[in-house]
Amino acid sequence: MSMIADFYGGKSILITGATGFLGKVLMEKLFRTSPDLRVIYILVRPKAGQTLQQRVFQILNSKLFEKVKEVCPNVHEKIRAISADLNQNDFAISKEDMQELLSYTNIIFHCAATVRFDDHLRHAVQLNVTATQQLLLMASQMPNLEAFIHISTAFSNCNLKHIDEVIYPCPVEPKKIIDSMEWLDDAIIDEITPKLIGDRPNTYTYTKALGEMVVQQESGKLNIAIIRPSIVGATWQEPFPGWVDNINGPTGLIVAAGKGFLRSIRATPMAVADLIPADIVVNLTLAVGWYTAVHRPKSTLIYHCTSGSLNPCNWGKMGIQVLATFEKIPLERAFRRPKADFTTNNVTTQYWNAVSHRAPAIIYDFYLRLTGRKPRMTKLMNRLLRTLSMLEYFINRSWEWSTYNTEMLMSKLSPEDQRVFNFDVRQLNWLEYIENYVLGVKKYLLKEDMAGIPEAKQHLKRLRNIHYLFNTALFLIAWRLLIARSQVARNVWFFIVSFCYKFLSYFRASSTLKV
Ligand SMILES: CCCCCCCCCCCCCCCCCCCCCCCC(=O)SCCNC(=O)CCNC(=O)[C@H](O)C(C)(C)COP(=O)(O)OP(=O)(O)OC[C@H]1O[C@@H](n2cnc3c(N)ncnc32)[C@H](O)[C@@H]1OP(=O)(O)O
Ligand SMILES: NC(=O)C1=CN([C@@H]2O[C@H](COP(=O)(O)OP(=O)(O)OC[C@H]3O[C@@H](n4cnc5c(N)ncnc54)[C@H](OP(=O)(O)O)[C@@H]3O)[C@@H](O)[C@H]2O)C=CC1
Repeated sequence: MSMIADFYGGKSILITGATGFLGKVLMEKLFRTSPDLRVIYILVRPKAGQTLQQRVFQILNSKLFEKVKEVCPNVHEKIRAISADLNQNDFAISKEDMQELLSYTNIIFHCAATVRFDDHLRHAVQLNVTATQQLLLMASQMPNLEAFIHISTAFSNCNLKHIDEVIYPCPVEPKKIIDSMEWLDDAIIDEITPKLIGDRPNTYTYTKALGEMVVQQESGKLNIAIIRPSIVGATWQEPFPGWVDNINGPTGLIVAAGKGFLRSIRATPMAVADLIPADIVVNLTLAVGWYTAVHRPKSTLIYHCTSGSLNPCNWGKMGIQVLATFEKIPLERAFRRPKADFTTNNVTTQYWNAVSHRAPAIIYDFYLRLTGRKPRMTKLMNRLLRTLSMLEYFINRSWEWSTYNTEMLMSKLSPEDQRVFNFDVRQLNWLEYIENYVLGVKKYLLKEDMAGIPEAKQHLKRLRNIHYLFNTALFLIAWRLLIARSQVARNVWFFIVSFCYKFLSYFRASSTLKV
């Protein structure tokens, strides 16, 4: 019997960010392993013209929840969507809903965040810092609360090279930042943002660090733990391999490489690719929830959920395996053949951006205009280049995260819990994982049918022929222009032609003699 699964039985659990990538995997696992839990409250906002109910319905009817429906047929009754916007005061939760949450909640998993790297500081502070503070305030009024689990990121201290499982202070107190966001106007915030974030690359990592400080400062008598995952990728094993449904992190670049948009990337092949599968993060999160509630550690423990120190993979190995998988299982309707390379300095990056990214986009848009269609490739390419520039920081450096608490927790688990809530990244085979990741991108994110693979391969052959034809034409045009303008080129051309003529004559003469 799993002690962790047993622990969540009969519990009322509050999840923020349950409609996000990690939140969905967390909910799925909870329902599947503890179908007798009392209720999962999720704070949801209406979005993209969908009501709360429609959003929940869509999640529960997705492929991810297929197994849940077998073990927990009444899952619809056990999920309670509460209308909430974390950007609003008291999260804009109704009085009745708030009363219910305060009275019944036993465990909180706080996953909601803005994960955009380029978010305006005011918005990032509101969601990643102020909302965390408000949630802690709510938590302190919950008489039955047993644990509060805060999801942070391993990159909240990415300005350091070696990161321990401790909270590092930021130069300016979170409270001062929160206050100043209330009265400073956008222009001034824009001006001071670089100074505030200092040697961090973006507002995301900075506000996640502030969020951790808030958790530490406002923890009061609460049982709190912080989990710091590195780069969360598709699922490894559960509920099935390769599940992913958004384009954050490496996923967007995998799509871009498979569709042939991404041809070169400024990355350090030997730098550690600290990816961590979503199901490992979720298993650790549930184990931490159990441990924090049952064992009540004296201080707030921080758990690093990273792979680099236990089972390292690097970007070079990952890139090669991504491309190898696309050879076997290509994506449909690719723009160009999947063929990408790493660049290591600014000059080569600029060169390949011009030649392999911008030029083909301009040519294709020209073709679209000629055929009476709306050009779109240049815009798409600019977006890709912007994304690349934002991710570059993370693919050209390596970090060391200590994993003392995570390993300690693993040793406290029974063999059954180590199996059911496996977060031992040492067992992961990277090549197999990356292949399943790419396959998952094709199936679950892009919703492409596997039956379309032969046609996708045919399409790539056509693209190869167009490529050869284009290069030959380009060469001939360039050569023709050169001959017209340069005496040296004409002499070289004359020399090559006469050499070929002599060689052919000699070959013909010698074969005539033999006869
Ligand atoms: C030798 C061989 C070499 C071969 C190499 C080639 C192989 C290639 C594979 C290798 C992969 C290497 C990958 C490295 C990746 C490293 C990632 C490192 C990340 C470290 C993260 C730290 C961990 C965290 O804690 S954060 C969580 C991760 N967060 C993110 O990833 C957010 C990043 N994104 C952003 O900040 C923004 O989206 C941005 C700035 C990149 C782009 O903003 P922009 O305004 O330009 O676009 P958007 O408006 O945001 O969106 C455009 C478009 O896309 C839709 N969309 C956006 N997000 C999603 C989503 N999550 N899911 C689905 N769709 C999304 C959006 O709706 C827009 O669509 P429209 O139709 O245009 O409206
Ligand atoms: N993905 C990754 O690589 C990593 C993620 N993390 C952390 O994990 C957590 C989850 O990330 P992930 O699932 O990837 O992120 P997603 O962007 O997929 O999900 C974010 C969630 O937050 C919710 N949210 C955002 N704004 C609001 C709001 N104003 N009111 C209510 N809900 C809101 C979103 O709701 P909605 O659907 O309505 O937008 C969504 O459910 C975050 O704390 C992140 O920092 C840490 C390391 C790496």
